[in-house]
Amino acid sequence: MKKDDIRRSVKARKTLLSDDDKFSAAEKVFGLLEQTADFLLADRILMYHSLPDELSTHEFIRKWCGRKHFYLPRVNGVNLEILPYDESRLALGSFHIEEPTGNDMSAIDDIEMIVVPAVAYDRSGNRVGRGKGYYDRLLADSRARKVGVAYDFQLVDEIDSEPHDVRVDVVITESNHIIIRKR
Ligand SMILES: Nc1nc2c(c(=O)[nH]1)N(C=O)[C@@H](CNc1ccc(C(=O)N[C@@H](CCC(=O)O)C(=O)O)cc1)CN2
Ligand SMILES: Nc1ncnc2c1ncn2[C@@H]1O[C@H](COP(=O)(O)OP(=O)(O)OP(=O)(O)O)[C@@H](O)[C@H]1O
Repeated sequence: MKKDDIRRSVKARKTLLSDDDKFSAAEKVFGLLEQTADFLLADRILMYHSLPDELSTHEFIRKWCGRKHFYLPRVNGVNLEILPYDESRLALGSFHIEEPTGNDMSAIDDIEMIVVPAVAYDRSGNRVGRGKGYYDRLLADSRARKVGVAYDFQLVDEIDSEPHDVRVDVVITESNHIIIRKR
């Protein structure tokens, strides 16, 4: 399936979600994630701070932020910077995403696990993002365990991947836990 067709159909499907659907899906997905060895063994974890149209990470971050070192991405031009998560120091950045403020950027090498947002995944770990290449560039430089999280309907048949696309190691949805590459 072509990336733009996937972006269109996933966007349409998302409009059908109620607040209850969204809440219970996030609870299920992150309930699975928090039982994985990947998560339990990782301390420094790059999360994303979800937008309203994404699987919500807010409750999960709040639940675990006292026990894990969470990080968030910050857009800087064509690249993403990585800064520690601190609820009291977030500010609205590019694309209306709440991002960390300050200057204590971390190196991608310090991150043990990346929870990756996407528009869609397939069962081989291929990923469609928002089409700007931010995560492709970030993931290319990282040896961290890469875990894609999404709603069930964001798991699609087959994505036409391109050479620059970086696959994730695991995909988790409400009713799927797909291990593409063993740790
Ligand atoms: N929560 C979250 N944080 C993230 C990402 C993400 O996908 N989700 N990113 C992942 O790369 C990076 C930011 N990249 C983004 C790229 C495009 C859009 C976006 O909203 N695009 C609109 C078009 C709007 C516009 O061009 O202004 C769209 O998709 O409709 C958002 C984030 C880093 N932080
Ligand atoms: N490693 C890279 N280095 C330079 N440019 C890249 C790299 N990866 C992707 N790009 C460029 O980014 C653009 C968007 O790529 P693509 O449509 O695959 O994005 P995406 O995976 O949907 O987005 P994202 O990674 O932001 O979620 C393409 O023009 C591509 O050439």
